[in-house]
Amino acid sequence: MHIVTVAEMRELEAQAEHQYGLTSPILMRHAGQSAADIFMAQLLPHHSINDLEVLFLIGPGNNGGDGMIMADNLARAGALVSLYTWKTHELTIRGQPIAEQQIDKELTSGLQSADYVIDALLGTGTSRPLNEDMRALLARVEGERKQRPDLRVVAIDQPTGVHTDSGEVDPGTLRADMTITLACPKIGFFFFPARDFIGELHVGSIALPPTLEHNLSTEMLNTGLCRASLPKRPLNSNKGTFGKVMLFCGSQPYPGSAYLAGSSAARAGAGLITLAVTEKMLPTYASSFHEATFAILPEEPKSEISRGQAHDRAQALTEHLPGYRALLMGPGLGQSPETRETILQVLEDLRNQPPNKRPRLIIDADGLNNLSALEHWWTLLPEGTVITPHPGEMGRLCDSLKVSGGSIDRLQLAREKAREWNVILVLKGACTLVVSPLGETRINWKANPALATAGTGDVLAGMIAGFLAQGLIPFDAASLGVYLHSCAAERVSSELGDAGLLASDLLPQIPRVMRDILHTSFEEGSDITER
Ligand SMILES: NC(=O)C1=CN([C@@H]2O[C@H](COP(=O)(O)OP(=O)(O)OC[C@H]3O[C@@H](n4cnc5c(N)ncnc54)[C@H](OP(=O)(O)O)[C@@H]3O)[C@@H](O)[C@H]2O)[C@@H](O)CC1
Ligand SMILES: Nc1ncnc2c1ncn2[C@@H]1O[C@H](COP(=O)(O)OP(=O)(O)O)[C@@H](O)[C@H]1O
Ligand SMILES: [K+]
Repeated sequence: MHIVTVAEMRELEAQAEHQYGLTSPILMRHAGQSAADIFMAQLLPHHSINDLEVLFLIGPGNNGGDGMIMADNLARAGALVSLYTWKTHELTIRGQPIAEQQIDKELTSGLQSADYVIDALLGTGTSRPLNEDMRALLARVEGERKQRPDLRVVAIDQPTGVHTDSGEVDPGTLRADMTITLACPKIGFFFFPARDFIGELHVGSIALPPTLEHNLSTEMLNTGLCRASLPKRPLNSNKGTFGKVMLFCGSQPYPGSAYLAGSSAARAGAGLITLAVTEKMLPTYASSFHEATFAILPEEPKSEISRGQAHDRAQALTEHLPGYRALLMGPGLGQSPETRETILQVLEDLRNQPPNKRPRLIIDADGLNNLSALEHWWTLLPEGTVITPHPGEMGRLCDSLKVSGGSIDRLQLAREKAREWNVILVLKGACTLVVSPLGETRINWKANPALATAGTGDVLAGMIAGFLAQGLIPFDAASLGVYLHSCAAERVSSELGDAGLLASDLLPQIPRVMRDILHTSFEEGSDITER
């Protein structure tokens, strides 16, 4: 499913008319019908469409037109529909126009008895800050919702006041419980503050032929997309079929990282996990991670950095690499000069191997922190490397730039840097971005504060390594890892709530979400996402 800017949406509409004769009224008829269908399918269990009170706020453009058609469909299905037309200040209740002098009073009582308010005031044609009287109207709805939290607000195409492209919001914007967006999700929804105003996101159809979307390069991560890249599990398989992962992760202060990343690579389906550790660290891992095998590295020197010793460590690691399809470097490694030197040596060894012989590389956490201290660090990476910075690490990689946790500027930065660094860049956070060097972009809708806890990044890095080992191309491995990681978190937080998730809670959920996406029915255009 593609994500669009306003300009791209307008171009799609123009091409629909030009190439297929799908005029605006035809598209709008589909839009209103589809919004009504989704609305009825999503009614709360204690609601029934018969006698449901629905108050529509109708704007002056096509967004209002969508609302009118949706209203007509709901009325025919049995709902008690009221329509308030903002520009002309007209009100009809169940098809009966209300006399001018009664409108204010009737609007108030309509609001008080409504089960749902439908925001069909403004959509992608919003061209300026909201008028004061539109803000006042939305504030009346908000005032009623404060009194009556069970009043639900559904936005058509987008909540009025959201800036469709930037994700900024007007101070008058009404937070939706659900947004039924039309044809494609809009780019601003994936950035803050807008993300907080969308509620559950549903995508309605306006019957655009899919071929019109072939020029779009930004996609939403969803079940359909990820199912297509999920590794196959043939009956006649063995552990070699699913690839070996080597992890150069963990150190004395941070032993958990290697365990979390290694376990998640295995949970993602990799055939064999090997941890490259020193003899001193071996008992720690051997006692907690029974399924892993180990590559023993020479101890880190206590005092001065020695290039020779770093070289020995790197050599001990790379000698083990033949036959491995993925190498994860970084989580928990620390930033000693000797570790940095070892990483550089390993990178040099990898660059010197033919691409089809070397493992796919993913670098996370301290792997990135070590690199960021070096000028032009990206020239040291082999082709096809995946990097997974959080905003702090991204800032360090960009010469101490301050990188936003959630606003739209991070998209532009991610695209610029994925191209400049020639990497598959996973910029983590709420609504994680996955960007290829060519600028192809996939964005995760799912935001979940339960994930904001130590070690969850190690799990993500391990999952991506696990998918690389199973032969996925790096862009797909990164995308699948990001999406399934957030699905696993959703499973945990549906039980525990928004706080208290342990990174290790994600591990047993990984196979379950893979099973779920294989078996859940999914139709393009009807993906339903939470929050
Ligand atoms: N076209 C199609 O084929 C399809 C379109 N679709 C639907 O149409 C929507 C886009 O429709 P749209 O372009 O008519 O824009 P829309 O958001 O309804 O508002 C424009 C009007 O609002 C006004 N206005 C602007 N800013 C304002 C403000 N701050 N405060 C007050 N007024 C303001 C502006 O007035 P003006 O600037 O001219 O004074 C103009 O009258 C889209 O979101 C989707 O729902 C779908 O059905 C699919 C098919
Ligand atoms: N609010 C949030 N919504 C969605 N995902 C989040 C949120 N906060 C953190 N995450 C995810 O949790 C992980 C945290 O990674 P990271 O910061 O590297 O943690 P660590 O290094 O402790 O393992 C990332 O995958 C990130 O996208
Ligand atoms: K709207």
